[in-house]
Amino acid sequence: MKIVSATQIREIDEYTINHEPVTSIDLMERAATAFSSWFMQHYSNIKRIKIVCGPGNNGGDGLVIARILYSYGYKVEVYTILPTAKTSKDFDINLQRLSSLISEQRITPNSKLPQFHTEDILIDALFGSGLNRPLAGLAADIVQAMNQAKTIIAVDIPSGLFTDTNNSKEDVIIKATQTIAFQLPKLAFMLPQNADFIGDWHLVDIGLHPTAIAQASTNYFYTHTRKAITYLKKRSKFSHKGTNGHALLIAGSYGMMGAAILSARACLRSGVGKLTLHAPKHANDLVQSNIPEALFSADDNKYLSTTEWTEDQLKSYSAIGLGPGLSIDTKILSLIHSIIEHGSSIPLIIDADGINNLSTPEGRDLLDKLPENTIITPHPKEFQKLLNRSWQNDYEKLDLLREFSVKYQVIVCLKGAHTAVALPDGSIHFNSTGNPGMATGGSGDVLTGIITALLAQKYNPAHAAIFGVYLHGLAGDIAVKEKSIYSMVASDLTDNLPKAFLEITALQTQNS
Ligand SMILES: NC(=O)C1=CN([C@@H]2O[C@H](COP(=O)(O)OP(=O)(O)OC[C@H]3O[C@@H](n4cnc5c(N)ncnc54)[C@H](O)[C@@H]3O)[C@@H](O)[C@H]2O)[C@@H](O)CC1
Ligand SMILES: Nc1ncnc2c1ncn2[C@@H]1O[C@H](COP(=O)(O)OP(=O)(O)O)[C@@H](O)[C@H]1O
Ligand SMILES: [K+]
Repeated sequence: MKIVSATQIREIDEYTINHEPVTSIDLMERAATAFSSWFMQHYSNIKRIKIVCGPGNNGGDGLVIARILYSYGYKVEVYTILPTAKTSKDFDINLQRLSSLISEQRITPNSKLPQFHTEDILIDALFGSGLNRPLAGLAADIVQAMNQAKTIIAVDIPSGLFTDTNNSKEDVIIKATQTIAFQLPKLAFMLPQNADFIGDWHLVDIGLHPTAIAQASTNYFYTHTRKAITYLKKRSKFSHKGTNGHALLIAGSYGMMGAAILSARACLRSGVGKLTLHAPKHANDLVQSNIPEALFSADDNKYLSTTEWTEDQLKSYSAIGLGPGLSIDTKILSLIHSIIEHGSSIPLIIDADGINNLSTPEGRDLLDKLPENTIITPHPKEFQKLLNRSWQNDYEKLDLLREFSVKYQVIVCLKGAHTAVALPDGSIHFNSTGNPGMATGGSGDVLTGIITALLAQKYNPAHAAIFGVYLHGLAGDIAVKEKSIYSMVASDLTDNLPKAFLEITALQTQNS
């Protein structure tokens, strides 16, 4: 699913109006109806609501929502906030349509500000994607007053928040409990810095013209379920372990074998034909008893010491995963060097201490040599170290992410809520699955195992990264229903991979 800019949203709206064709007032009616259906499903037991409408089309939506909710028996109070006399045409028409049912409370710069209370349920239809400057004056005052309420449902986007550019820390913005956006997600929704404003967000379809969406060019995508399920490869009846790939996982060290085991178990649960775990020899019994399905390749030392791999040793592997539970030790750079040299055609994913080693001055010299489409999976701190710099805000972080991925022609999965997968072509794909229960030690190791398995099965690296991240989050979303965000541990993700695969295959069947 595309994530488009505020300008493109306007263009898509216009194209829909001209080519469907549908009048703009009817498109507004459709948008407000979609919002209201969602609202009535989720707030069926409350009766009194306050709707705050601005002067443009977001405000127009609010006026239609007021009319619809009134017709369903809600007690509706409507505030129209008019910083100037200028209003949009569709606002005017809908104010007229509402006037016989409800009288609005009009607030201009000379009016006394309304008071809102903690228990009020507010609908925020002040400004939408047409916002072109930070809120000030009356608009800012009203938002501050509205933020007293505990429950605010934003129409399309919280008022005061820009759709696709940075707000400064001082900007006054609605703190919504929920945001109901029209059809396409906004870039602002993907960024941690905006979490307090957006709350939980949901999309409602308003029938925008598919051609207009197809024609909009963008670097940003949202991996929604409909797309993600297309990535899962069908398995042939005649497949055997030889056709499903042989993964080599180089992971673990003295005191950190848990990471290796988590990664190996996830790899095996993600469809790999065979797995060899290369780890310190002391872990042999642990690995053999905990993961009987894995082959064990022993390293002579407590920490990784086998740094030289020959072409002959590597040639039987169809993917290599490297990093979980290693250590920051220059030997790891020699290892990466050796793999690049002798196994450059084998798909590679580098995580955790593998990335930390690339962040050293000598490691950075290796970045240029990473084979094209190597996958790295840093969390933000690891990414900062890798860049050797920080960022001012999340938009800058995305620019740095894209630059890095394009410059080194590698795939970067920047982990977190809505993990961003940056591809060498400059595109960034945000994930739709996952939850805060996954913010627990070892979740990242599980992801490495999953992606290694997909690479071994010859998923193209971009698909392995995007789909692996999706699958990992889906397993988390299934796990959380039973374990809660508080009690979840990384193994719960692996334990729920089978259900995640079942869910995806069922959806594939439904859609075929
Ligand atoms: N036909 C359409 O274009 C549709 C638009 N829809 C709604 O329309 C919204 C966009 O509407 P508009 O483009 O009218 O814009 P808004 O309603 O977001 O803003 C209204 C106007 O306020 C002014 N403004 C911007 N920033 C301001 C600020 N900081 N202080 C004071 N005034 C400011 C601008 O001149 C802007 O045109 C969407 O978010 C969505 O809710 C939906 O009804 C779907 C259909
Ligand atoms: N709030 C969250 N919402 C969704 N996913 C999350 C959240 N927090 C963490 N995750 C996911 O959990 C994983 C954590 O990985 P990482 O930080 O490397 O942990 P570790 O090193 O302990 O394994 C990542 O895949 C990340 O995307
Ligand atoms: K709004």
